[in-house]
Amino acid sequence: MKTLDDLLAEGVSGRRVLVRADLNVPLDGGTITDDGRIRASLPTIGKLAEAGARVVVTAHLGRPKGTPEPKYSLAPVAARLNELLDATVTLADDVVGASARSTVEGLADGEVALLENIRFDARETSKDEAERGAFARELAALVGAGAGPSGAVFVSDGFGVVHRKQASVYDVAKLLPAYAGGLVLAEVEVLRRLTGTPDRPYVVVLGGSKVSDKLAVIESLLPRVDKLLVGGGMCFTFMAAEGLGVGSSLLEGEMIDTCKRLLADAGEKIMLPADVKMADRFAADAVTETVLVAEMREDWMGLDIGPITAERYAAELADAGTVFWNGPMGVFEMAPFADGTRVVAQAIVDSDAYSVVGGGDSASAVRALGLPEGGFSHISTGGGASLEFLEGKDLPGIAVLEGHP
Ligand SMILES: Nc1ncnc2c1ncn2[C@@H]1O[C@H](COP(=O)(O)OP(=O)(O)O)[C@@H](O)[C@H]1O
Ligand SMILES: O=C(OP(=O)(O)O)[C@H](O)COP(=O)(O)O
Repeated sequence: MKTLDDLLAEGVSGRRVLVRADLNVPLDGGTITDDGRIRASLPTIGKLAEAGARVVVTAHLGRPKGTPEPKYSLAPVAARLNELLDATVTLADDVVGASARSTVEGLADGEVALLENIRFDARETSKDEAERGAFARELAALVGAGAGPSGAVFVSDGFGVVHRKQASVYDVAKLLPAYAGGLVLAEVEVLRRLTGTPDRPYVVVLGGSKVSDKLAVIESLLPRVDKLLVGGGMCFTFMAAEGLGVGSSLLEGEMIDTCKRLLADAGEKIMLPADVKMADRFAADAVTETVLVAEMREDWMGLDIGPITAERYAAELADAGTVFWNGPMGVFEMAPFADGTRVVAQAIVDSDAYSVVGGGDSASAVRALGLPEGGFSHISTGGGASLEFLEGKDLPGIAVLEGHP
C-alpha cells in the first residue's frame, strides 16, 4: 500500500490531490457540536497544502437522499476547516458541476477546495457498479486524471468510511494513483492490536442508532469476544426477539429473527438491559420514567439504559482486559438520557483495560460528557469501520489501496 509519505517524497507541488476525508460531524442546526473528525483530518490536508499541492477534499455529511439538501451542506465544515487550517479553503456549491470545476481550476499551489456533500449525488452510494464508476470518472476528471509524476492522485484519509463501497472511497481509487492517508494508516495500526491476541476478558459495548448496520456485524464478532454489552438503540430489537414489548423505541423488525438466533447461539455472552429510561416523546423536556424491561410502556420510547443496567455493565468493564466501545448507550445529546453513556464510559476510563472507542458520536460523547480523552487507549474516528475491521473483514476502501479490490 502506497502511503502519504511516499507521495510527499515523490513531490506534490503544483499537483492536484483528491483527498477523501470523513468530515461527518454532529451538528445542532448549523453549529458543529464536535469538530473531532475535522481535527483528525487536518494533518493530512495540512501536509499536502504545505507541500504545495492543490488539494481537493471530498466528504459527506449525514445521509441525504442523493439530492442537494441545505441542512446537509458542508458550509459549516468549510468554515471550521478555514479556521483550523493554515491554508485558504473554498467550498464549491456542487459536487462535480460547474462550481466544482471552476473552484478546482482556480486553486493555487497550497490552496484547498472542498466539494459539496458527495452524497448530494445519488451515484456516490449506488449499488450499481456502472453508475458508481461513471461518477468516479467525473471525480477523477475534475482533478485531471493525467498519469506520471506531475499527474493528479488520490489520498484516502476518511477512515470512518473505508467500510463503504462507495464511489469516492472505492471506485475512484482504481482510476487515480491511490495512497493511504495518515489517519487511515494510524487507525489501522491501532486496531490491528485488537485483531491479534487481545488481553482477556475482551468486552465489546455496542449501542447507537445504526441498528441494522451493526447487528450484521455481531455474528462474526461474537466468537472473538467474551462479552457483548448491548445498549442504545441497538437493544430493543434483541428485546423484541425475547418477546418483550418495546413501545415506540427504535426497532429493526426485519432483524428480530437474526437477534433470536444470535441470542440462542451466544448463551451468556450477550448482555441486555434489565431496565430502561423511557420518554413520552423524543425531546429533552419529555416526561420520563425508568422501568424494568418487562414493564416498558406501549406508547413511550426507550432513550437510555437504566441505572441497574449501567451498573451491571460497569461491573463487567471493571475486570476487562480489552474493551471496544461503539455507540452511545442513550440519546446523550439530551441531558436526561446521558447517564447510561456516562456511567459506562467512566467505567472504561476507570478500568485497566486496553480500550478503544470508535464512532463519530461515541467520540463526541466522550468529549461532551467531560470524560478525559486520555482515559482511553485510542479514540477512533470510525464506528462502523472499526467494527467491521475487528470482524476481520477486508474493508473495500483499504483493499482497493492494497491493490486487491
Ligand atoms: N435508545 C436510543 N434511541 C434512539 N437513538 C439513540 C438511542 N441511544 C442512542 N441513540 C443515538 O445514537 C446516535 C449514535 O449512533 P451511531 O451513529 O450508531 O454511533 P457512532 O457515531 O458512535 O458510531 C446518537 O446520536 C444517539 O442519540
Ligand atoms: O459517521 C460515520 O460512521 P459511524 O457512525 O459508524 O462512526 C461515518 O461518517 C460513515 O457514515 P455512514 O454510516 O452514513 O456511511
